[in-house]
Amino acid sequence: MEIDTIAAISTPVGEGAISIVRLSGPDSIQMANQLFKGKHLMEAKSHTMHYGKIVDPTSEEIADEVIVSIMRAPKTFTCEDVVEINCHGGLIAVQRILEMVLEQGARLADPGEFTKRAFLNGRIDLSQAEAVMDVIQSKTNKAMNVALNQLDGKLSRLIRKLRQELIETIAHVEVNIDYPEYDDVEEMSHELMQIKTKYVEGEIKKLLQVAEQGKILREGIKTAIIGRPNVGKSSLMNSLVQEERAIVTDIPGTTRDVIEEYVNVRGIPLKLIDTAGIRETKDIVEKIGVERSRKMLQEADLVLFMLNNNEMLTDDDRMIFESLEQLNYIVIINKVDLERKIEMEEIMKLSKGAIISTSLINDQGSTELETALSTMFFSNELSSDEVTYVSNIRHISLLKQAKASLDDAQHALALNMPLDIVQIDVTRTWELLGEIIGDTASESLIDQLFSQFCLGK
Ligand SMILES: Nc1nc2c(c(=O)[nH]1)N(C=O)[C@@H](CNc1ccc(C(=O)N[C@@H](CCC(=O)O)C(=O)O)cc1)CN2
Ligand SMILES: Nc1nc2c(ncn2[C@@H]2O[C@H](COP(=O)(O)OP(=O)(O)OP(=O)(O)O)[C@@H](O)[C@H]2O)c(=O)[nH]1
Ligand SMILES: [K+]
Ligand SMILES: [Mg+2]
Repeated sequence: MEIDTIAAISTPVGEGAISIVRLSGPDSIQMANQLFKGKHLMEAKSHTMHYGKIVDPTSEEIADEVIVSIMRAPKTFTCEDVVEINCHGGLIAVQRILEMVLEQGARLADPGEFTKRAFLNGRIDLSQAEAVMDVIQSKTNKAMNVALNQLDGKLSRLIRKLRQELIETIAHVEVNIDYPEYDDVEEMSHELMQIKTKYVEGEIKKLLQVAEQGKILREGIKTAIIGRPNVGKSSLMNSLVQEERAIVTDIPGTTRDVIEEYVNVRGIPLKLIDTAGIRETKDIVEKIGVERSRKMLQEADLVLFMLNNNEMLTDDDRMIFESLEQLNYIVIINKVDLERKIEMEEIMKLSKGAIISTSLINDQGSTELETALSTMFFSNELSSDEVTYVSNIRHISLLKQAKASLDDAQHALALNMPLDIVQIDVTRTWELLGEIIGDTASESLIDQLFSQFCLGK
């Protein structure tokens, strides 16, 4: 297959100091050389940078003053010849240079195509390629660490090890089938399969257990702010996101619909959800809002249940306490600047969660709330250095399937089924694990995965 030369703008579109047009493929150096006034690039050593100008070869007009990086195959991002033209930031220069490169015969890269080439040329496997995207999309330091670990091949190494364990048992069974006269091999195979499938299943279970944590790192902890109308839920939302995101008025029932916003509280990613105040109402629109609030309450990873210090507890409040029974929650007593009317003793009895006092109009209590949040999150936290996290939905789904097929294998072993039958499940597990790192992934899957990348990556 003929490999062509691709090009794209690899920096975000907009005003900035520098923008980069990246080329990869066998003709990239020659194409850049056609446009470059400066040192002759064909002779340039690998991994060198050159100052000069990009000049339109027909009009001889100067497009920009640039620095060009030359990186020769195979030790490059794509394992192909790579050229990076560092031009001035802004829209015009970089667009014009890209057009000139395309006129030289380069093809505009598909989204993710540079990374895809790194994968197809064997520099990284599929889970590492996916990690490249995770690095770009990481919103917190923690998520970034997880992605960097995966980029470094941590998950891949573990998956390879597990596949190796499985292949050993498969090999044993093969010997068995080919040389049925060796009875002892048969016995060994049976025992070995039991041991190995159990071991691999245990490892997969561990990965799945921490996967939930990984999902939280990526998507944020779904945190619903719940409470009766007018207690100050939207005020809390605005205080945490530090902008006037939700409408705040002194009219009960102001928030009618669910409002979502991402925030980062001391490194913990929260997906904050402001909801309509929960109360019995005849207003049709508000009623729908209240129903949504109840739904959000059930779906949340964490509930911030807000009460008004200046009012006595109501049956609505007590009902909310009941529905919190199975959930993680923090109780927030707001408006402590006003006279205390709420029954604190009763709250202490009702609440299993932390209780925080705030006065949002005076900016009071947010530090305590942040502390409570981080205590909660880090108390059952696993450090990303020791544990291999899986945060990718595709990987989680494959791990679950792999676990199910190991269950089948063990079931068959328990029933003393013939080993060549058990082997079908073991082989299937081996294939499923292979899909994570791309060893047994189909071409259409690979195309689909890379197409989710951003342009120029
Ligand atoms: N200018 C620039 N900066 C960049 C990138 C880039 O492509 N260009 N990257 C794009 O994501 C990231 C760096 N990632 C990279 C990963 C691998 C290789 C690479 O050349 N690997 C070779 C050689 C390694 C070596 O010299 O030891 C290899 O693994 O064989 C380059 C960049 C972030 N910064
Ligand atoms: N005194 C006092 N007033 C507050 C405090 N926090 C919020 N308020 C006021 O309480 C009123 C209601 O605040 P919101 O944030 O709209 O309350 P909400 O719970 O979102 O109300 P709904 O969306 O209607 O359910 C507004 O007038 C706020 O300014 C506080 O700590 N002390
Ligand atoms: K209100
Ligand atoms: Mg509101």
